[in-house]
Amino acid sequence: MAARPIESMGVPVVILKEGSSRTYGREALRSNMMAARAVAEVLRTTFGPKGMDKMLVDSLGDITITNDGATILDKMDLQHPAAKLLVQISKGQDEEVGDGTKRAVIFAGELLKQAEDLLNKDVHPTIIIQGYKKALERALEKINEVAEAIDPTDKEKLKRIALTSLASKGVQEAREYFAEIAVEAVDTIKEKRGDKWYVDLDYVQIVKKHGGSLKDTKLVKGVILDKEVVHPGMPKRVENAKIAVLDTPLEIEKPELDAEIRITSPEQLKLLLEEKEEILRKKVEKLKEVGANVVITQKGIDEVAQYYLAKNGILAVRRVKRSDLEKVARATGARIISNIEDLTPEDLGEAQLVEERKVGDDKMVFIEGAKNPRAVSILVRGGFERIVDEAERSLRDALSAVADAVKAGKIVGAGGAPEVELALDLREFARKVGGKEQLAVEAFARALEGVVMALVENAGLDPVEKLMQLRAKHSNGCKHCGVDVYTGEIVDMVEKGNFEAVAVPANAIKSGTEAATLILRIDDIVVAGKKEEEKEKKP
Ligand SMILES: Nc1ncnc2c1ncn2[C@@H]1O[C@H](COP(=O)(O)OP(=O)(O)O)[C@@H](O)[C@H]1O
Ligand SMILES: [Mg+2]
Repeated sequence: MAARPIESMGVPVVILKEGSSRTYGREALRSNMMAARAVAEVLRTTFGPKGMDKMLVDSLGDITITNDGATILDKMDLQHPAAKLLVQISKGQDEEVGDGTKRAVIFAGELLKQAEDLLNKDVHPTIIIQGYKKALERALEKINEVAEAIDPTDKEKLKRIALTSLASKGVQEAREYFAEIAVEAVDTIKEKRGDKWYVDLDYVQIVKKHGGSLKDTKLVKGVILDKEVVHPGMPKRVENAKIAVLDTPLEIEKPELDAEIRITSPEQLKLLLEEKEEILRKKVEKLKEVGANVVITQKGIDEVAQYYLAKNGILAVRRVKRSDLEKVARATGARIISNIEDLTPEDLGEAQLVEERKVGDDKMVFIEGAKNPRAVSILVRGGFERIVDEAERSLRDALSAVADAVKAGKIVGAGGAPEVELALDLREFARKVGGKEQLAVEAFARALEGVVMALVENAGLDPVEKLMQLRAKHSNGCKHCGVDVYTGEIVDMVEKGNFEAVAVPANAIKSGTEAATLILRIDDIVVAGKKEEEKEKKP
């Protein structure tokens, strides 16, 4: 629609540039709602353990096969502003809880579908927004109430959570094994502060190398550096390693300015070279003196220094990424040193073993059996690159799910259990709300059930029948009853061991509602016209 001039006493006033477009009111709202629902529709068939995967081909022909919600939306490169909004919501969910991205988007889609019906019944968007907000508040209270506490150190329970997260992923043959790795990784890096547990997943490093099979994936209690030992004369394996971690080079830095040194005789050149050698020799001497047998630096090591290090039996790795350097420091208890003269034995890190190993066609340095392994690494292997990529995404979801459970110490059942329980409660709550907002609260309850129906549909079961059965069970007090998508039965999911951290559904419900209300609030879309140069660039 073209920019609509506003008339003032017969004189049209144009406030937008030529080429801009504007859509108002209900038309704008409907356009946004349609786009957002279309996005949710895309993810719907991939939802749950029986969901399908998507194959995405980018403009260069690169293929990604994935079941990960955030990845699908990211690769689809959507155009519509409201669709992009949903993509952002899914990213937010991914960053905050790491799992449940599809659930958040599908729920937003369901809320908008319900809102459409209400709009048709002449309920104003503001009333719908208010109703949804009240429902959300109530739902979040309720979900925390129904959640069961678990012991964050109970590895068996944590493994169940990892398995639930991995249920929908394309790594089924290695599912048990991946679940164990995720639990062990989180268990190793978790920290207790006061009476609360903290997990910082930045300290789980994931290194990918294709080749081998998924079962060759390995957890290392320490760090893996995707680098080689710098000099062939150095040892490839050092036990009881004492590690110096440096962010300074072992080379003579070139002068910053255009300084000039005039050399007039061969003796002078020899002197200069000898001096350089002497400086480097002294640095290596110092490293040796404090007892270092491994050197890891963020910067370079020149040939002379390499030679001296090798001569002293020191294993060295150069040009390590800053983030990896910090992981080495954290895992081995080392202090990062900027000035070798200041180095003391206390600054060195410790590990049982530092070793260069061949992985596929490459060499990597493994730092294992660290003193205080507060950082871990996972080396992901698999037949080919696409499998390794999807394995990484699956592992990240599982790690997040386990971390969420450790942090909050609370779980709910899988298979739609919390959604149905909340819907039941909200219907009762709606009556207290009254007025037209009551309709919105009821709509919220239906939207929650809509998510469950997607899960059931994908399993090839009858959604209406299953929903009726679920409602009946929950009315009779089975708070954690959900659909087992493998058998089609309705069972107590917590009892059966199919559960997830409460943060996953809770946050999905929260971000889904935020997305839907954000879209409902928009009644005007103004799209700026393309700049002249951009227009010309287009063929
Ligand atoms: N064994 C199971 N039976 C039924 N539902 C399950 C089972 N395991 C996981 N789920 C459900 O699958 C859904 C998550 O599916 P998933 O494809 O991972 O989407 P998301 O991106 O939202 O995490 C959740 O609703 C969860 O309860
Ligand atoms: Mg998931």
